Formats: sequence, C-alpha cells, structure tokens
Amino acid sequence: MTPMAETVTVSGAVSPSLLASLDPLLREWLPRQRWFAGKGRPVTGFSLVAAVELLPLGGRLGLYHLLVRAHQPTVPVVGAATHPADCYQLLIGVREALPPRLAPALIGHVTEGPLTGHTVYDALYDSRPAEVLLEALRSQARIGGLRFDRDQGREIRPGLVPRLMTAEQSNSSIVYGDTFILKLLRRVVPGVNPDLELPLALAREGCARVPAPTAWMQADVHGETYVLGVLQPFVQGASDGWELALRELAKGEDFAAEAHALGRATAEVHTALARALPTVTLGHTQLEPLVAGMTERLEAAVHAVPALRPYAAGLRTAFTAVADLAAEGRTLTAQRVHGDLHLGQCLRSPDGQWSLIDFEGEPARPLAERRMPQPVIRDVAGMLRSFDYAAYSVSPPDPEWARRCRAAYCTGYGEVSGADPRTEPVLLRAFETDKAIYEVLYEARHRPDWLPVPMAAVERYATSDLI
Ligand SMILES: Nc1ncnc2c1ncn2[C@@H]1O[C@H](COP(=O)(O)OP(=O)(O)O)[C@@H](O)[C@H]1O
Ligand SMILES: O=P(O)(O)O[C@H]1O[C@H](CO)[C@@H](O[C@H]2O[C@H](CO)[C@@H](O)[C@H](O)[C@H]2O)[C@H](O)[C@H]1O
Repeated sequence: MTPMAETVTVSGAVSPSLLASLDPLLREWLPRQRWFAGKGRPVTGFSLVAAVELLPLGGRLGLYHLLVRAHQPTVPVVGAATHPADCYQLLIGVREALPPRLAPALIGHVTEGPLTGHTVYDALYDSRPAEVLLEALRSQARIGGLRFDRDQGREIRPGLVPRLMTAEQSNSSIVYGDTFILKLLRRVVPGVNPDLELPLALAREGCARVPAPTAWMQADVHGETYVLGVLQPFVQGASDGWELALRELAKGEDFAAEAHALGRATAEVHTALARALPTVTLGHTQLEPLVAGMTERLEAAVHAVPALRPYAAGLRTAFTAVADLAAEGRTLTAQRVHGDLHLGQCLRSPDGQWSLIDFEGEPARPLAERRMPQPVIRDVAGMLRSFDYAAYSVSPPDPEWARRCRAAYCTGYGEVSGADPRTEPVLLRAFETDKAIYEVLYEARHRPDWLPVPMAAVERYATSDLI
C-alpha cells in the first residue's frame, strides 16, 4: 500500500518511497513493541513526517532516522493517546543479512521498493548506529532536520561502548560505557518535553537529586520542534526502588527507612521545582475542572474496563469530596511536578543516595496537560500507590509492609517540605484513586496479567478511606 500523503521533510538520499517498502513490515512489527502506544487498535497505514539518512546504503550498513505517523482508528477514550495518528521515532538499520546477534532486532525482509532484497532492523540494538548517535551529540551535529546539542560544561568522551537496555520501558535507552544513558523517546509530540525541561530546570537550581541532561537531540519539522532523546550521566551500580522493594518484601524485611529517605528526596525535588518554575493558586474555578477531569477519566476507564463498573459509585465519592472542599472556598498551591512518580522512577546509588528520573509524566496524557502545574500531592499519591503495588504483587499480599512504608514516606516528605501529606486526607484519597484508575487502564492495555494489582486497590478504595 502507498503511504498516506503528508508534507515530508526528507534529507540525504532518502527516497519517499522508502516507507512504502517498509509499510507491510512495520504494520506487523510496530504493534508488538512494548512502547507502541496504540495497543488494541489496528494500524491502517503510515505516513512519513521526516526522514534523514545517517549512513548511506552503499556501505555495509544503511541507517535511517524516521519520524513516522501510524494511522489507527480513533477511540474516544479520555486518558489514552488522543492523536488519531501517533508519531514514532524509528532508527532503521538496513543490511544485506542480519548477523545472529541482531536476530531480536529483526523487522523483516524487504520485497518491494528501493530496499528490495535487504533486511531491515531496529538499529538501536546495533553498536555502530548507537555510536553514530553519541558522536552526533558529542560534536553537536546538524543533520537534515536533526539537531544535537549539549551542555558546554560537560565533556563526552569519544569511543564509549554502547549497549541497549533490555528492561521493559515506555521508551528505549542505550547505556554508553556505564558513563551515560541516552533515552530515545519513541512516541514523540512537538513542543517542550518535560523529560528535558524539568531536569534542565533542576540542574540550574543545583538540585543533585536528578541526573542533569548532558546532551539532547531534537528534530525541527515544519517550524515545530520534537524532543527525541536526552543523554544524562548513568548512575553506576544503581538499583531501582521497585527491585529493592520487592527484594526486601521477599526477605520479609522492612523498607520503611528507604521509604523515609524517598519521601525526603521527593520533597527536595518539589522544593527545587517550585523555585525554578512558576507556582499558581488553584481556586474554585481551577479545582472544578480538576475534579471533572478525574471523574471523566473514571467514566472512560469504566467504559474500557467493565470490571470497574461495580466500584464506580464508591470511587466517585473521592472526587466529590474535593469538589466539596472547593465549594467551601479552599484553595490549593500548584507547581510543576514529576507527574508519574513510582518506585521504578527512583534510583538508589551504591552509597545510598536516591535520584529521581523520567519526568515525562503519564505518557498517554496530552503534553499540555503534563506540563500544567499540579498539587504536589499528585506525586506523593503516585509513590503511595507504588508501595501498595509492591505489597499486593507478592503472594500473600503484605498490607502492613505497605502501611509502614506509606507512613515513613509521608513523615520524610513532611520533614523537608514542612507539610506532611497526611494532613490532606481528602486530596490524598482523590489523587490515589485517580492513580489507581489510571493503573487499571495502563495494565489492561500493556500488561493484562498485572490487572489484579490495581483492581485490588480499586476494591478497597471504593469502600474505605486510605491512610
Ligand atoms: N541516569 C540513570 N542511571 C542509571 N540508570 C538509569 C538512568 N536513567 C534511567 N535508568 C534506567 O533506565 C530505565 C528506564 O528509564 P526511564 O527514564 O524510566 O525510561 P522510560 O520512560 O522508557 O520508562 C530506568 O528504570 C532505569 O533502570
Ligand atoms: O514506563 P513508565 O515507568 O513511565 O510508567 C508506566 O509503566 C509503569 C510500569 O512499568 C507503571 O507503574 C505501575 O507499575 C509499577 C510496577 O511495575 C508500580 O511501581 C507503579 O506504582 C504502578 O503505577 C506506570 O503507572 C506507567 O505510567
């Protein structure tokens, strides 16, 4: 099939018919990728947004950087990808034959168009393409519409050996010699990306809790800028909070001291973000849409996951309680927050220091929403849910372990910020309920086996208070 027409930026020797030859292969390959956001809806076609040749096909290996729109039927679900055609960043390698070490990267064998007879594959698995990216960042290259920039004060040594991270991720990351990690965003949208914006702002504030961006990669397409990747120092020997929590749970060990330290770290980041970027006061006019948004997300989730239906009325009471606060004239302070904070976003270095990563926000939400100031309790609720997630993902569940972690986290947070989140039980309940509903949708789409974990929370939240 011929790809749908779109104004395309093509650089180097890339022919627009390139996508036509990849089309049937991508249709099969793309929906199988963990980072594909449009799960459950067929891909009906592709259009090329931009294409840049990074290595010419004449050599042993051709390399193309593509921004490709995947067309899918639109489903009117709040909280899901709202674009009828999400744009994905692909790095396509082309070889005559694929060496066995690259077998997991296979996209397919091309049978039509300019690449006929070649094998195409996800080039992030391959060391040469990964080296090309690092070299471009190091030398601040401009290639076609691709722009590579770096913090002038930080050195990037040439020749660092790359390896693709194999962890389950929403994006793809390459580690270079245990010195840097490059996160390449997969679903990309034009505009300021909080995954670059917030760490840069925190670095300017001197906040050491977040690895500072060393270099970044962007694309300029028809007057719009897409953030494509961020290089940052790799925290060597780090364990993420989720692994650590599960390890302690398996040993029957307490995690309260770590939860306390995490509460302090979260408050430090929030304090620095409030210094770096504007804060606003939310009055009745702003709280009404906030509550309406939570209620809409619930309705949409019930539509998508009918198992939620029996709990909907009970869950809704968490949101109406916030509306009541607003009606009484309560105001709230809002500021930029992490937006999707959970144990997997917290790294502990071997010396026991915690860092927070991945400031992209909930990937399915529109960018404008992800960049809006929010009450800090939103992040706190994310972490509290995460302790609950850990405790309910083991058999038998250990609610007492979660209770101790939750209390310690709130204490630590309050020590640094001056405000213990437990003094806001109505807000906490609403944001935790909202997060649990998001998790039900997320798991239904991405990891159906995990659905019972947030569903167990939903059952409890529909009938009881949380803290
Ligand atoms: N600076 C870092 N140092 C060490 N490991 C990191 C760093 N940043 C990310 N990671 C690892 O990469 C994984 C994915 O990073 P993340 O930013 O959460 O990407 P995604 O949005 O794809 O989930 C993390 O869970 C962590 O294990
Ligand atoms: O890929 P991201 O890290 O940006 O976040 C998404 O995936 C997470 C799972 O990998 C998901 O987190 C949920 O599962 C975690 C355990 O794997 C748990 O610690 C979190 O509390 C729970 O929300 C996250 O919601 C999603 O946005």
